Amino acid sequence: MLEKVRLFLKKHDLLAPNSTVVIGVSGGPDSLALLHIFSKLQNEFQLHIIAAHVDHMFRGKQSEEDMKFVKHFCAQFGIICEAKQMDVPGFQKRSRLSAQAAARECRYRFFEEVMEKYSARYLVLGHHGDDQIETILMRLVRGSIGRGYGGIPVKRKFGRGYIIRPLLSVSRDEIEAYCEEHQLQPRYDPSNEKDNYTRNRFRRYIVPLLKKENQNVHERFQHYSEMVTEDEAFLEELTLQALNKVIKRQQGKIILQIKPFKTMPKPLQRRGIQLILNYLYKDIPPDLSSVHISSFLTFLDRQRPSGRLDFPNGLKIIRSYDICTFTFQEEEMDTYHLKIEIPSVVPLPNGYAIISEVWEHYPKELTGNDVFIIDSESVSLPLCVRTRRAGDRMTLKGTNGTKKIKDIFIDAKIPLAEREGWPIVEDGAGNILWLPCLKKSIYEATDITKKRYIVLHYKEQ
Ligand SMILES: Nc1ncnc2c1ncn2[C@@H]1O[C@H](COP(=O)(O)OP(=O)(O)OP(=O)(O)O)[C@@H](O)[C@H]1O
Repeated sequence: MLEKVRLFLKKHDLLAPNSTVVIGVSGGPDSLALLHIFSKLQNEFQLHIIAAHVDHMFRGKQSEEDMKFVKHFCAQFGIICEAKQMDVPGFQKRSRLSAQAAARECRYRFFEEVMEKYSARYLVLGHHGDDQIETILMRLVRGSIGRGYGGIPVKRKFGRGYIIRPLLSVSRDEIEAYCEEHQLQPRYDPSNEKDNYTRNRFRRYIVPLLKKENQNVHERFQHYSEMVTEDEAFLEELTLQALNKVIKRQQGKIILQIKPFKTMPKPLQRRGIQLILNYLYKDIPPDLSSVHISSFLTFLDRQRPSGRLDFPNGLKIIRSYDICTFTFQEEEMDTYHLKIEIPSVVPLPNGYAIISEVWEHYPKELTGNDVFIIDSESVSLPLCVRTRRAGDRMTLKGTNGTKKIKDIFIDAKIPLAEREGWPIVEDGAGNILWLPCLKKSIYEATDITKKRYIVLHYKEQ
């Protein structure tokens, strides 16, 4: 096994010689074998080894014993051991994370501290080949995205350096055998069995079937993982080049142009969405999966020019015509400025439309706040419909003075969220003619003897 790990380290160039490494040692068989192997490779790679252990304080005396055991084990091999008791139950209550996630967060924080303290470039963890099989299968079954299908990475950036996992090259059985051969007598954490029901089901029922087909199936999965990871890195690079031409990044949000985005090949579209999500989410929510990416792509194919998708943790995707905005901000609404051809139907992002018509006589049968009549001789064209701007005012029908649009909204008790997207109809000279369903201006036709009128309707589509 030592030889396999040595070859794996070299093949992937995991470790620069002469480095300081922090090894996460729980006291279980994997990390104990890991530490033992590294102590053997210490001279060859000229390593400075630090062991790091966290007592998550979930199991009282028992986990304290684990800590003592790890300290003692390290002392036997002359290895520095940094151990810490962390109040994970308390942190779990405050953070409302699952026990596993809370433990993980505390543990990784401590690992980072130890790396800082010793200026270590590597954190070495004991994930092995069977962990890899289980992870990939679980992600296939549950659904994942991009690199996720590649399972556990051999090397990834972490803190001031990297996390590396040299035991991905070997199986659980090989580790157990190694422990026996070297009389390592690891500690077993019974909560591992309880905590992770799904993983345990894969471990107990699925992996043994695969091992019957091929005893070294972990090597096949590892090979698959490395291929997926390489392919993904390449495709991500291509995606980034294409994506940069169709998005604009703003603080905490991304604006995407739909038409050019849709000319990108589908595999790049899917990965493009992933990159956008990686950029926006600090931590990718665990419930985000390929289902969300597919639903986004379907959303872009819909006929309706506007709409909204809600993603986990409050991310909103708002579509308005050829623009899609990804944002966490609640007040975000689509602004627009659209020319009204006459006659025409102008669909609006709120699901309504402005419909313009020409009448050869005064339409006295049309009354109400959802219709506006214009004398075509006295209006300056073109007309447009747009969202509000700061300082907008209009002269109301039946009054002389102007009134702020903002005050009209307030008086009518229009909710803030609706004000941003409320349509405002304006003429070519910049006069506000009409706030559909709310107020009309003095520019509505009063002379009923003219030969030609423009009639605007505001209707749900
Ligand atoms: N209490 C601990 N103290 C120090 N290192 C630990 C501890 N628990 C786990 N590790 C390190 O993490 C490796 C993986 O452990 P385990 O499989 O329990 O973690 P996981 O939750 O599956 O994975 P992850 O660490 O990615 O969350 C271990 O082999 C060991 O290197």
